[in-house]
Order: sequence, then C-alpha cells, then structure tokens
Amino acid sequence: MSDTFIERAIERYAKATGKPLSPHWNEELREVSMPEGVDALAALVGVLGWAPAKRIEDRPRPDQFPLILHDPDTGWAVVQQWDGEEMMALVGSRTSLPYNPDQIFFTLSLPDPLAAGDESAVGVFWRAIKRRKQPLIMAGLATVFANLLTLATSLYSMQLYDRVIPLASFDTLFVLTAGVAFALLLDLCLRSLRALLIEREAQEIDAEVSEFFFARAQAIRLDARPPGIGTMAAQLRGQEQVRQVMSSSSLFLLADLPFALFFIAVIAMIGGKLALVPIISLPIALLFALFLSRIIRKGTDRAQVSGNRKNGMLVESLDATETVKANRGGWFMMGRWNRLVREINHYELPVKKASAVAGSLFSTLQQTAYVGIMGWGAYLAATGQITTGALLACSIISGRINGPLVAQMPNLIVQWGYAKSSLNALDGIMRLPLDTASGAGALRPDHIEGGYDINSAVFAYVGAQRPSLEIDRFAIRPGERVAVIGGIGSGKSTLLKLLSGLYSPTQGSVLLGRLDLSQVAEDIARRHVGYVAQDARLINGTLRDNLVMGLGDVTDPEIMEVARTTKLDNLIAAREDGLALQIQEGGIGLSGGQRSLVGINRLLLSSPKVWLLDEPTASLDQLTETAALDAIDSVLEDDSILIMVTHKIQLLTRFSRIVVMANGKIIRDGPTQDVLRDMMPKSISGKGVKARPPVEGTVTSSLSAKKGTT
Ligand SMILES: Nc1ncnc2c1ncn2[C@@H]1O[C@H](COP(=O)(O)OP(=O)(O)OP(=O)(O)O)[C@@H](O)[C@H]1O
Repeated sequence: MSDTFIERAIERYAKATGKPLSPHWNEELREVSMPEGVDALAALVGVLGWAPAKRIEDRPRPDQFPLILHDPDTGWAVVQQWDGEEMMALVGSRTSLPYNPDQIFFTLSLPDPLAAGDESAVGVFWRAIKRRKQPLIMAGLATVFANLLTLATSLYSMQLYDRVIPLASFDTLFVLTAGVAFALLLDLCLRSLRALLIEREAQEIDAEVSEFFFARAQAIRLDARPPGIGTMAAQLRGQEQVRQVMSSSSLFLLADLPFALFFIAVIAMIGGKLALVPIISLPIALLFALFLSRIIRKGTDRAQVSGNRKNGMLVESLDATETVKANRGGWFMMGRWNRLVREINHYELPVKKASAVAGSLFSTLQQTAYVGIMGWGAYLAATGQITTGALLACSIISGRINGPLVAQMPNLIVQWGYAKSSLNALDGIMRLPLDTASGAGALRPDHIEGGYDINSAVFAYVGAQRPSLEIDRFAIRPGERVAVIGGIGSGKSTLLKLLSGLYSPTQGSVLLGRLDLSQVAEDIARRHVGYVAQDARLINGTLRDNLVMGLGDVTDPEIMEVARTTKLDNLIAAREDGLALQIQEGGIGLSGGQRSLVGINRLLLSSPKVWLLDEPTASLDQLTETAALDAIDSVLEDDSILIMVTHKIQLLTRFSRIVVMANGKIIRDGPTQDVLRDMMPKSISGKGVKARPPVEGTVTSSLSAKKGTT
C-alpha cells in the first residue's frame, strides 16, 4: 500500500516547481509497501529511482521554498512561503500552518529527461558516464591492480631462470609458485569485478541515455520532425553503439594507456636499453591508429547514412505491405533495396579494407616488437648485460603492452568511426526544435478560460514550397460548435493541428484563453484540448491501454459507461478478451471504424474543454456515427468548444457555425444557416433565395456537381 498523502504532496511540489510529472508516475508505488511517517519520502524516491531528497537542516530561508514538509501531527504538505514570522502558506490549501521545530523540510530534484538544454549528443553520454565516476574509477583501479599482478608472473619467470634453475632451489620454487598462484587468483577476482562493475554501469548509462533521447525524440516539434520515421529510429538506435564505444574507450584511456607507460618503465628497470623497443613501437602504433581513423571516418559517415536509410526503407516496406502487394510494387521496392545495399557496401568497403589492413599491420608490429626484444635481449644476455630471467620478464611485459593495448586498437578505431557518425546523426536530432512547452518554464495555468484567437498565422510544413495555412484573423468563442469544411488538401486538418497546439505557426500566433498555446505546458494543454486526428493510430497494447492512455486512473466501469453511449460496448462484448483485447502496433486487430471509435471514446473519457475532431466519423456507419456524436453532444458543457472537420453535409446542422476553407485560407465563416443558404444551389436552399455558385473544392461544390449530372 502506498501513502497517498505523500503522493499528493509530490504532485503539488511538481506543480509549484513547474516540473511535469507523467500521468502514471506513481504506478510502481502500488506494488510496494511504503513505510509510515517521514521515511515514506526516502522509500518513494528509492522505488522510483529519483535522486534522494535533501533535508533542510535549519529553519528554511525564504529563497529555499517551495519545500516538501513533514509534520509529525498533520503529515505531508508543500510549503509555498513564509506567511508572517511563524506561519507558512501551503500549496493547494488556503489555510496556513504554524511552524514548529519538529517539522522536517525537504527539497527534491524531480527528474526532467530534457534537462540537458543545448548540449551536444556527446555531452549527454559524458554526463551519464561522469555521473558514474566512482564505479568507473573502481573499474580503472581494478585494471591497474590486474595489470600490476601480471608483473608478478613476469617476475616469477625471472626468478625461476635466475635463481631456481641454477641453484635447484626447490623451496624458493614452492614459495614463488604459491605466491604467483595467489596473485593469479586475485587477478581473476579483480578482472571479474571489473567486468561486473562495467556491465552494471553500462546498463544504467544505457537507461539514462536512452531515456534522454526517447524523451527528446518525443518532444521534437511535430512540424519539424523529419519525414523518415524508420531512418530516425535507426539514428536514435546509434546511441547504443556510442555508449558501448565510449565506456570501453574511457577505460582504455583511464587504465590501459597509462599502464603501457608504466610497463615501459619496468622494462627499463629490468632490461635497461631494451625499453627502447616499446618506446619506439608504441608511438608507431598510436600514429598508425590516428592515420587509420582518419581514413575510416570518411567511409563510416556515408555507410551510416545509407544504413539508416536502409532501416527506414525496411520499416516503410513492412508498414505498407498491403499497398505494395496490391500494386505489385514488390519488384520496385526490391530494386530500391538492392541499390541501397550496394551503396552501403560501396561505402563500407574502404572501411573493411582499412580495418583488415590495420589488423595485419598491428599484428606485424606486435611480432616485430617481440623479435626486437628477444633478438636484442639475447645479445644483451649473451654479453652479460642482463640475465636470461630479465630477458624473459621483459618479453612477457612487452607482450602486455603490445598485446591487449595494440590488439584492441584497430577494433576501437572502427567502432569509434561508426560511433562518431552516429553522434553526428544524434546531433542532427538534438538540433531539431522542441515543443516550447515540453521543458520547465512553460506556462502552467490552473484553468484556461476563453476561446481561440488566431492572429496573422502562417504555417508551412518542413520542406514545403508554400504555406499550407494562412489565416489573418479567426476567433472562436467559448460554447461555439464549429464545422470546418472544404475540398481535399484545403488546410482543414492543418488548422486543427494548429488549434490543438501540437503544431506551432511559422508566423503569427494561436491563442487560447489569451495564452499562446505554444507556451502552455504540454500536460496542461493536453488536458484542456482534446484532439482526434484524421488518421488516429492506436498503440501496441490492450484495448484498455489505448482507451486510458495518458488519463491516469480510469476504472473499468467508467470505461464501460462511456462505451455504452458510443456503441463501443458492442465491440467489447463481441470479443472474448473484452477490454484486454490485444491490439498490435498501429492498431492492427481493429477495423478502421473501430479505431476511430476508440479515439472518440478516449476523448470522452478525458472530457476536455475543447474538442477538436478531424473527420472522426468518416468510417463509421450511420447508427454508430449518430450514437458517437450524440454522446459527445451530451457531455459538452455550455462553455465547451467543439470544432469538427467533416465532409458529410448531413452533419452540418449539428453545428452553430461553419468555416469553409480553400487553398489554406478561410473563405467563408458564419452561422450555419447563412453559410448553407449562401452556398447551396437554389433548389436546395429553398425558394426565393438567390444562391451563389458553390465555392470550388468544397463539399457543396461536389454535391452540386453531382446534382448537375443527374
Ligand atoms: N506532412 C505534410 N508535409 C507536407 N505537406 C503537407 C503535409 N500534410 C499536409 N500537407 C499539405 O498541406 C495542405 C493542407 O493539407 P491538410 O491535410 O490540412 O488538408 P485537408 O483539408 O485536411 O485535406 P483532406 O480533406 O484531404 O484531409 C495540402 O496541400 C497538403 O498537401
């Protein structure tokens, strides 16, 4: 059981600090038993994985508010400010609370996945990695000790050759072997510890980074979103590669590379001049690496771009299978696919060649360094400058420099090449503009009161030659029921998208209740403005998930009550699973009409003040259409606004006002009777009224055209 009082306090705190909470933020708390009293807060943040709350030790200063308060007698609350010397004003309550020293105050840093602001993609990864500095340093230390222990094996060999074999000193052999066995055991433990630490951290870094990019992708302004969804998905997935490379290369820089220098120093101590061999071979390896990485980068960039496009095409062809099959487009798609594959191979070939050559080069370098150590070492040993044991120890240690360090370099270079290309793509996504209202600092009014005001609004889709919408002035008052009609492509859906606040005008403004919609916090706007898009899609999940998505707690009886009014209950009753009916990605499993009905039901459950419906009943039969529209009518309040795009002329009498659109402009706007009378041919509008010719491209023009032909 969870403590609902603390949950309410968190919600008030979020509101007071201007941070958005997800609708289901407290879902995980339902399954755990929370402690009573002041410990509940620590338990709550622990379960949700938030940063721990900070306790304010002394009497809070005015600049520290708002604060979460625990009072031993009254429980949890949120304090807005001091209200006189000894009283405190509470958030969400008109009463003040007297201060007493037994009260405990906390500040809490609520998670904001978009808090990174303007940083680059690589900054997001470094931030996540740096936040886990301690485990990384631990892993680095484990590497250091593990490397030190490898020194033990080389010194062991040295002692065997120099002391044990010449003197047949078996006691020394026993002691040394026992010592080195212990060292090896320690080495095993440290390496395993390092692997475990890195894996755990890698998972957490993955979770943090992927949350950031997922939230970022969600927050991109819809009008700025690149059209290729599959391509963008592939670009976002590039983050996994980047994370992997960044964590392995940070360890490389942190532990392996500095250790190579230490090993050279040890060789110098044991083998004197022999250290010259790694002193020469290591910089050569590093220079080779630098040179190769430049060659490889050119290819990876292009291969990555084509690879992402390939992913986009795969998604598109799977999504549009029906259309492709119905139009025998398989060969066409296959041709495009093969061209892309050839393009990728073309760009990847130099990368593969370079990485293969790099592998051979580094292996030759390793062998040469080995021959250098052994050959020169043999000369030094033969001339008595070093012992045979020292030669053996130097060869083992130089193997440690050339082995793991040099051997992993070609791989790391290629991986970095791809990771840098992924970072470029991610940077491109980071540069896309976000919904103004998705971050902190957006307007968070308690209520939005009033109607719409559009002033000199112009809207053009990304890459479009000309604007799809140009509206000089347009106002809708509370309580109005407006139908938007017009020919195809006349801008009706675009108008609704702007009114919903999901799209922002390129110029001008869309105000709702005198607030610029693009400035209003997203959760507040969504609660106030309900929108059913023309091609409303469902998500993978149950029917219930789809009906209550984003609505918080809605019970099954509430869902069924609404479903009865729209006749969705027929669908629920007809399926064995009822509300648990599984819906596949994109709404597969339901018919087009049923999908629309689910969208309407969702809106009825959320009961917003503003209803924006884009041809919601286009695929409904007449009976269901009437039931659904009646259901909407019955819940509309006097000051609710209803704006519906429709091509169905018989529905127009349900509205008080008609807006007619053509070529992205409003060409007629007035009370239903007036507009109908003006637009209908004489025979329809009634005797004695001189009808104007219908506006081209509107519902009525097609209607009259039809009449003319019969
Ligand atoms: N995503 C988009 N990218 C580019 N142009 C678009 C996009 N969506 C719509 N358009 C263009 O904007 C114009 C207005 O389109 P809109 O969807 O608003 O028309 P509509 O009146 O709702 O049409 P319909 O009755 O066919 O639904 C059209 O010329 C269309 O080609």
